[in-house]
Amino acid sequence: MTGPSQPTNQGPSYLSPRDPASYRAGFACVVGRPNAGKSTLVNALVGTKVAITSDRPQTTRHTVRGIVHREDAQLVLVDTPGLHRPRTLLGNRLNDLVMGTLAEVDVVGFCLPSDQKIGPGDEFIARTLAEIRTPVVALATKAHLVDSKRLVEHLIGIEQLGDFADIVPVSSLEDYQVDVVSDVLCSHLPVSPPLYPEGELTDEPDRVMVAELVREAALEGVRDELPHSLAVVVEEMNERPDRTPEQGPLLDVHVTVFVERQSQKAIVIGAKGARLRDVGSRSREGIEALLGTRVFLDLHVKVAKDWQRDPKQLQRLGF
Ligand SMILES: Nc1nc2c(ncn2[C@@H]2O[C@H](COP(=O)(O)OP(=O)(O)OP(=O)(O)O)[C@@H](O)[C@H]2O)c(=O)[nH]1
Repeated sequence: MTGPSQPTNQGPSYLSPRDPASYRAGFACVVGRPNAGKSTLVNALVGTKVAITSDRPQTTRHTVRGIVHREDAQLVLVDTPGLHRPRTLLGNRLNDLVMGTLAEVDVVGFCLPSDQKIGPGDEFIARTLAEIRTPVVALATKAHLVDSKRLVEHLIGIEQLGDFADIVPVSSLEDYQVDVVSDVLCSHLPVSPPLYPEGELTDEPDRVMVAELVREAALEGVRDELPHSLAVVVEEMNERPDRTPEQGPLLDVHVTVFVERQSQKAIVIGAKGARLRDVGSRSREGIEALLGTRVFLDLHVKVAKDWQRDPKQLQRLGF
């Protein structure tokens, strides 16, 4: 969580790769339709919780990097918001971001959930990936959720979908073939010294992680249309002054949850504010665990009308 946020190619030898002549390092990007298992896979590869997962689609709005440190390679994973067809201005911006990322990385992992039939969303992504020169490894995610007959059917479907460098079935939660995915992705990286110091797991700023934790809590158990209408901004994070040593440090965190309509505000807040209190206490626990300090969380819900379509609002919300 701490340390330099820029990759460094020089400086002290954080790592002592066994054989510099064969040590590989580079970037991989994980794409796939919403809910395809991208974040879960990144977490499994890195071995710690870096991206936020939830049962709701499109929870990953920001590019989150996880870094896999191996004896023979360093794999910097860029988790994307999910490549999907642009519907709103926000969608367009996300897709620009995704396309830029795809062209820059060394290898792309394309997640296709085994428990779902290959559909128009996957075909759209496959066509997009066919336009870039980056090698693409197809990943049949959530393989343990289906029987072998269905898995074979799925693998055949994937083969017909595009020209992939490899196809690997994987179950991130069940720890099936996660190491194979790591091997295959690393095999596409260039020979290079490590790009980041050892021990660095993500260079995502704390604020973004905090916002994602609040967003995850605010989305829990609410209607399907709400995810698209919800943005979280961390307004301020300050250590409270004048704390005695007995009291210990306390971090004041001020967060605004933006929704598009008054009716959505009511959903987030709940009857007599009960739901918001619950969201607050759950996200506070997550933030305390993330930052390793006690936290006072000040949570507000505001209506920013049609923020998804308004460029000024988008800029303000950090997109
Ligand atoms: N059993 C099982 N469930 C999985 C596996 N991978 C993902 N899931 C579940 O599938 C759901 C979606 O996974 P995510 O990793 O959040 O999917 P995502 O592609 O990052 O989703 P977005 O951020 O919405 O684009 C979550 O409820 C996960 O727990 C797996 O290997 N096995």
